[in-house]
Amino acid sequence: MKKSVRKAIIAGNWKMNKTRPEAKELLEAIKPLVANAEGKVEVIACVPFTNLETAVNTTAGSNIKVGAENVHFEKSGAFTGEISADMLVELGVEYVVIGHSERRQYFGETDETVNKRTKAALAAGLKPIVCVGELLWERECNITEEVIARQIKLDLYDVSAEDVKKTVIAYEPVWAIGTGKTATADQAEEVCAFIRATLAKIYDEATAQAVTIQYGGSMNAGNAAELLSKENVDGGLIGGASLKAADFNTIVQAAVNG
Ligand SMILES: O=C[C@H](O)COP(=O)(O)O
Repeated sequence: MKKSVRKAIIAGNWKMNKTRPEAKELLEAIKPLVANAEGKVEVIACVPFTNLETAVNTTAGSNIKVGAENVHFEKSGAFTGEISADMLVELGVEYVVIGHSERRQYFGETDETVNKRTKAALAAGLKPIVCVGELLWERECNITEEVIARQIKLDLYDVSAEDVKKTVIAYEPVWAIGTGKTATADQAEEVCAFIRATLAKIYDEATAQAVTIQYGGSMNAGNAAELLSKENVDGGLIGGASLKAADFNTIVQAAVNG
């Protein structure tokens, strides 16, 4: 049993998957399975923009919270194709994934825009899930800690201690995302502990201890329990395995029992 007092957070990141009827069906299947996690583990479904309203309605009255997969940093204006934080709040969305490596890799997301989106989300009352992680060659060059420290410092620039406690950090080694190559539990723990130490340097130890740090990258029903048993791994951001109710529930139950 872990000593940590932080409540685990298990979030599915559906990415660009599921139509509205499919989203409803998946959430209806997940709801009864994870009901026992209430009060023990925060369960979140981060879904495409088109599914947000369906997700909010389908999960109403349950212990599943809804998150978006991105948010723009301006309040409104000529930003074709973008969605503001106020628009998400108005729908009943509570969380938002920011700076996922797929946004960084395919859509030009930078630490500067991650920082702006994070601050805009917090200002609107959303809880950001800020993603950081090293590329394979950065790990091979032994600069993982430098990469992660830089991302944490830049992504959280000018975010207050009070606000960072509402922020979830997701450590997602890019080489482990969707590849089936999971970081070992020791590798995940090492970097999550490093993130907490970095937060302690920027803020203070008590603040760092209050921040939830997730692991993401091929977390699945078979490896979740070991990953989640680590002291500084407070939850998971799950891609592929979050699209199957039984697998997602196995991960949630691993957190409940951790
Ligand atoms: O946001 C989730 C991560 O990108 C992990 O995705 P994955 O579980 O499919 O590897």
